[in-house]
Amino acid sequence: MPLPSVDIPTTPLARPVSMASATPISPSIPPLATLSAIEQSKRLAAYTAVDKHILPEHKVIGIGSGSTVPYVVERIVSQGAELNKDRVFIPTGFQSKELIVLSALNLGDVDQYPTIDVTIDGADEVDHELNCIKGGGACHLREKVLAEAAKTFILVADYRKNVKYLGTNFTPGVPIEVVPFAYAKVLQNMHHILGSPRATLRMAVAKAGPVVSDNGNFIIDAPFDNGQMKEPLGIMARIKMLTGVVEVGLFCHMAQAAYFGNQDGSVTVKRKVEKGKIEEAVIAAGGQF
Ligand SMILES: O=C(CO)[C@H](O)[C@H](O)COP(=O)(O)O
Repeated sequence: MPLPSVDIPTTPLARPVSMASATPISPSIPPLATLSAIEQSKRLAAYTAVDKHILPEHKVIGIGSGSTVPYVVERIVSQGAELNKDRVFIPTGFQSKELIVLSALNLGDVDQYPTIDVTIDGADEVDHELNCIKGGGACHLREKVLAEAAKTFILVADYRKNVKYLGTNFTPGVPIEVVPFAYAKVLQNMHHILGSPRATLRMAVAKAGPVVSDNGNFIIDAPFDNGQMKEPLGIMARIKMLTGVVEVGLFCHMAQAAYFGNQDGSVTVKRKVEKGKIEEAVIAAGGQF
């Protein structure tokens, strides 16, 4: 089915205001003309994915985490209050919950809505089979629950995330959420059993001590060599078997499509077609698929 062309406005979209504080949505989103090339690529990917996948009949929508997702929400808001008033939006963590609330969209949770029509999320890297690394923002437990709950799971990212094999540009490694008291044991397992000798506990930047996830857990980042990353499903399964691991930031065979904004204004689309085959195509700048 042809993808629609994407009309990227050159002036800021009308911004909805918070019900509580009249704070503009994502005050960090400037007009397109002032966005860096990377930010323009993220916005292009997000807008294209929303136009293609968030349709009037979709009423329960999962909203992922990261710096690309505010553009997803911005585009959904631009579909209008009439459409959005009957929808409920499910967040993957604190950041997306704030985005939903500040955009005056209806907030729900996955325990109320265990079946989601469409979830759109960012990714740290996506390979040629639509496997991805997630968890750069330490949200991958909830992100995976919302990906699994969704009838359709869609990824959005800039061109740097589009790779053949995971670990090409994203080098910190596979994010692993662990219960705090088990972190030293899991680190030891990663070093000596799982083949990731450089695995480390993720430390906070503006706080002493480790990063603590929205679920109160720690994060281990485990780099693997290129050969190992050719089989992400196997790595994911082996890590997940370790006692103390809550979730692994490898999402294997979960996404139906990934949209990558390119520097020249085109969008690369990888999508699952029949029998799990992945097809890659490019939507020309301002053009048709
Ligand atoms: O997995 C994630 C958070 O846990 C993010 O989706 C991922 O880190 C991508 O973020 P960005 O859009 O900022 O590149």
